[in-house]
Amino acid sequence: MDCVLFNQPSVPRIFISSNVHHQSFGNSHNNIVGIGHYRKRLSSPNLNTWTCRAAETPFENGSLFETLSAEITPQTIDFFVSETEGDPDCPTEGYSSIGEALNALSQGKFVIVVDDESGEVEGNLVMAASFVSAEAIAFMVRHGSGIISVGMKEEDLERLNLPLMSPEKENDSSVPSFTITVDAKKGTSTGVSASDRAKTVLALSSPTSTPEDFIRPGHVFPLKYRNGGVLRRFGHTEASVDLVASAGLQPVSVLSAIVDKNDSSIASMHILKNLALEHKIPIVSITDLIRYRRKRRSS
Ligand SMILES: O=C(CO)[C@H](O)[C@H](O)COP(=O)(O)O
Repeated sequence: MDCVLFNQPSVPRIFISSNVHHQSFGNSHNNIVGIGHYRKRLSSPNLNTWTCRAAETPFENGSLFETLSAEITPQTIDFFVSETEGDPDCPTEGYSSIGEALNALSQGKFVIVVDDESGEVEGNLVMAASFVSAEAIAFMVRHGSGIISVGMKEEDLERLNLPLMSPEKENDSSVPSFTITVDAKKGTSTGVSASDRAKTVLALSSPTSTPEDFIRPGHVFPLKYRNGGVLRRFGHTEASVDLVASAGLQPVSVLSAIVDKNDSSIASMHILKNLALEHKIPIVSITDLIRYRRKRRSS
């Protein structure tokens, strides 16, 4: 069966697809009412929607979703990560601790961030944007999709006058929020070389940059971080900015999806772990980061 019954008092009778990613769900008023999973959009445009479904028989009002009488509390905005899983600072087996990742990031090194082992895994190479170099971009291009993204907070995107590419999708958490693309104006040539892209990433990370410092369109893809980070959205964008900020650095990340060298498909867990081992890169899971952040928020 592709569904499980989410037996939670505030979210009655909602089925959630398995083999999927953690996510919270909202009612028709856009309030977050429950926690569950979603299938990541990948192979089909039809997957660009939540796979949270109501019971097979419609509710009395004929709606797909029942009207919820439960009180919406700030608690429900969080993803469900069991507190019975032990010490939130202890990594899931096979992963590095969040502490190790923060240590690497604060030294200008890479970490690999993995979204979910049970679903369609995607691992991203992540670094603090303020530490990027031409060598680091070359490494990301060698092992990644070739697309270099920069996770940025809303206030920085506004300061740099970088609007979303598809503003109509802003509230759709199942898709990343790309802004228009950019190249740094100063010191770049075509914008696509590793050295040009490093200059662009550095300019995006600088708190003193202004809109005039960039050419639009370009070869670097800023991504808008959703406020609340991984406690709000289970994405590499949010995880990368949360990690960099937790390392005490300017909250701007650089990230790229890791792919299989043979066919450029998304890298399997096996490939991600080998890459981590070969290059001594900490590999962390977003679920562990959620537990880490939740522990610190409540203490
Ligand atoms: O490829 C990527 C960056 O180049 C990222 O994996 C992706 O765009 C970020 O997506 P999300 O926040 O939805 O995990």
